Amino acid sequence: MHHPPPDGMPLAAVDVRQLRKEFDSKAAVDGIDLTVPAGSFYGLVGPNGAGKTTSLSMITGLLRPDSGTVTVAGHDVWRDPYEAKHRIGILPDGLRLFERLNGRELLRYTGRLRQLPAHQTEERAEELLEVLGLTEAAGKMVVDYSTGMRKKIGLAAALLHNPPVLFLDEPFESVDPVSAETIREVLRQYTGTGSTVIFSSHVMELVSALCSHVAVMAAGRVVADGTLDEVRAGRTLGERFMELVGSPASKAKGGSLAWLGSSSG
Ligand SMILES: Nc1ncnc2c1ncn2[C@@H]1O[C@H](COP(=O)(O)OP(=O)(O)OP(=O)(O)O)[C@@H](O)[C@H]1O
Repeated sequence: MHHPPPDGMPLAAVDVRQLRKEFDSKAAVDGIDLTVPAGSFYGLVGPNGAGKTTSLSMITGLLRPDSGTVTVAGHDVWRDPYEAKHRIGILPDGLRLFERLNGRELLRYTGRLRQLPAHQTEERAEELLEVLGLTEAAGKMVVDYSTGMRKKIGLAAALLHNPPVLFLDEPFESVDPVSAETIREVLRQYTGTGSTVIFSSHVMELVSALCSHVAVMAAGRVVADGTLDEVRAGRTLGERFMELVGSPASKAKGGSLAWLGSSSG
């Protein structure tokens, strides 16, 4: 599942050292280190509030870290943002799109931002729309898209300039099973040529099925990382996840919420 990087690409697609961010004097990301090998399909998992989105925002140059360094394809994201961002595609969580453009116009606009030749944008946009099942909706304004369609047009925009590294925050959320399989297929093809995908998810089965590497975050720290098999340590990823971050169900058994469900009185 792990493919070698293309020529000229450093072995680490993403290298994160001692990355840290505080909000209101509390560490949301508490000095994390991550090495994402080029060509890997890398899953970032962790409970709500673990710091995944904050980390991805800093890694992709959207949120300034308090300290630490990030390099993408050998370029420092904060010192050399132009070179680094050129090599990054992003599908952020809660994606904000230009609502009054239609799907096709959004891709044209993205192509111009990415400085692609117009004919290349046209060709790639039509292919992406087709593969993602959006051709029919291409003339419809994005404001009228469903949540799943927004994810898909966001993915098309992120892939348009064929970046070596793609970041996806919850790419499968609200996506129907058929579209999810399509997205998986597109991403497999993409990593199959040595490109790298880093994505966050809450769905352990999905991460297990797709990822070559995984990092588990909890309370702003990386509590386990490595190949899927190293992190699983002989169990399912779901079992290992519960072990690493603690199951809230066991807390509920302790007596709190005792009133819940006893509606007979
Ligand atoms: N802009 C902000 N201002 C203040 N606190 C923030 C801000 N963004 C994130 N936080 C806090 O940082 C911590 C990490 O949040 P983050 O969104 O990175 O977690 P997450 O792992 O992505 O969670 P989820 O799985 O729920 O999306 C949380 O405690 C959150 O409340």
